[in-house]
Amino acid sequence: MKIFSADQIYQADKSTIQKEQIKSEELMERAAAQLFEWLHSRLRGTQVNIQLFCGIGNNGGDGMALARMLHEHGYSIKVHVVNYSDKRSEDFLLNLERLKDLKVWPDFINKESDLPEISPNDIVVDAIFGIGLNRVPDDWVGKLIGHINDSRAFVLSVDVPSGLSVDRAPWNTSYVIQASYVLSFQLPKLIFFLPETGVYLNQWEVLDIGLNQDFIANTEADFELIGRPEVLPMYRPRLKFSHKGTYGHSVIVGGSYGKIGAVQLASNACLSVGSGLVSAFVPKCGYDSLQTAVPEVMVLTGSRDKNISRIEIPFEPSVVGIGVGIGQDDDTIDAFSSFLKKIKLPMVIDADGLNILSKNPELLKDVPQLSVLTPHPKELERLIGHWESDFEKLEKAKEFALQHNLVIVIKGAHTITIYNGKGYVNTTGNPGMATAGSGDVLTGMITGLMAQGYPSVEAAIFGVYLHGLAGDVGASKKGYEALKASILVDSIGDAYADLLRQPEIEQNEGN
Ligand SMILES: NC(=O)C1=CN([C@@H]2O[C@H](COP(=O)(O)OP(=O)(O)OC[C@H]3O[C@@H](n4cnc5c(N)ncnc54)[C@H](O)[C@@H]3O)[C@@H](O)[C@H]2O)[C@@H](O)CC1
Ligand SMILES: [K+]
Repeated sequence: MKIFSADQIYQADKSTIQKEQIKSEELMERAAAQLFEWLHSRLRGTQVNIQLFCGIGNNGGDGMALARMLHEHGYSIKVHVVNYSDKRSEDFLLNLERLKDLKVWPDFINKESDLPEISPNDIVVDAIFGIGLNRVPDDWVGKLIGHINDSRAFVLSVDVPSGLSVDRAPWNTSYVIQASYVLSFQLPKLIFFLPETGVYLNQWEVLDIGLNQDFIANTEADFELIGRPEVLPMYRPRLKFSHKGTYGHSVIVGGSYGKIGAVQLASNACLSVGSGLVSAFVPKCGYDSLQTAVPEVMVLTGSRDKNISRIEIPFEPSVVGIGVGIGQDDDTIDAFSSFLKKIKLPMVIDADGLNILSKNPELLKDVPQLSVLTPHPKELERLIGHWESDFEKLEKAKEFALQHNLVIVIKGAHTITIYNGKGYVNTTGNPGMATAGSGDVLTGMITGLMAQGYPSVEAAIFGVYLHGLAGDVGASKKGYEALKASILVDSIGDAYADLLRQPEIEQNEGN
């Protein structure tokens, strides 16, 4: 699903109004009807106090129209107009009048007003600001927002939590609504997925308000949300008349004394994702444990016992994944840099492989184009420098990826894969995956997918999705806390099965 900027959403809005020859108030009516249906289908007439806080723009207009519909269906409502400006939008005014026609009289909150009482049992509808927010809310509006947050009521935000801008970090973090649920129009917003702004909402859902599909299809978005529909077409089925050579020979290079487990996890994941053959290149101390732990993996060793000092692979690998547990000894750095000079195929670089690059930026020119870098935020910062906000982080990462023609996988709650000026936001995974070795598994998976012929960017997007799905499958059996990286590896098969399961309708048709 595409993720649009605020400008693009306004354009979609405009193009729908033009192409379908409808009025903007009709679009608002559609939006409000969807909001109403959502609430009504859950409340089914339950008598609970619904307090609607409406701004004076179109977000407030949505709230006003929703209030009318709730009132018409017998719900007990209280409508507050948060009167932060005298520039009221036309559609807001129209819906205010429609509400008054039903003899519902909102109270107007301004700078001087007392804060309304909100019980924890109330439902709050937050329609104060939408995507039009373009500066910090006034202090009194910020205080009202804080008051709503303190109420412990269920807060349903219309489109976005009020106080969040769609395209930048919040001006004042205490002037943002903490939404229990966000009902967002047509397309999800990038802020739902960034660590800095995603913390302001618990759950979100998109409501289809029928914005023009041609416009959406023909407009290039900077970000895309990656779910099952995006990932399924990337899947490369295994062929009947194939052999292990068809699916590539991966090599995982890494490990040092006490960190051989990283290579074990990565190479096991690489095999489990479907690489035909997997070899591991480790220091001598890793030989016995690797051969025992993962018998399917072939093991090559360097000349040293405790760290890698020279990397020599006696065959032409399909792909190399390098860096997990490798350490940063001087001779390891030398080995890494001379290996970079030899290798021409795109590779996967993780962990200390990335740290070595950060400390020796002159090596970047030797990294094969279309290689996949998988940094967590700290490793990314070392690589691209400090950022002030998540938005700046993404811009810098895009620039860096473009400059070196690389794929960058920014790991996090919603891992974002950056390539060629675009960001692909992952939707699978859970907090249980914040555990030792989880990243090593991802490195192995992306390497194994590239070995099978997935192009780098698809290997990254698909691998990140499948890795998260393996985490979700694993957590459904073990819970978050007990989810270990080895369980992620063991869950890769179930994750594939989950991804490839037939939709229920098709299954029934076959019966
Ligand atoms: N674009 C769409 O597809 C649709 C949008 N709709 C609604 O329209 C919303 C956008 O409406 P608006 O553009 O009117 O904007 P908002 O309702 O988000 O904001 C109201 C206005 O207040 C002003 N403003 C911004 N920051 C302020 C601040 N800190 N203090 C005081 N005033 C401030 C701006 O001029 C802004 O236009 C969406 O979020 C959505 O809820 C819906 O009606 C349905 C269709
Ligand atoms: K809102």
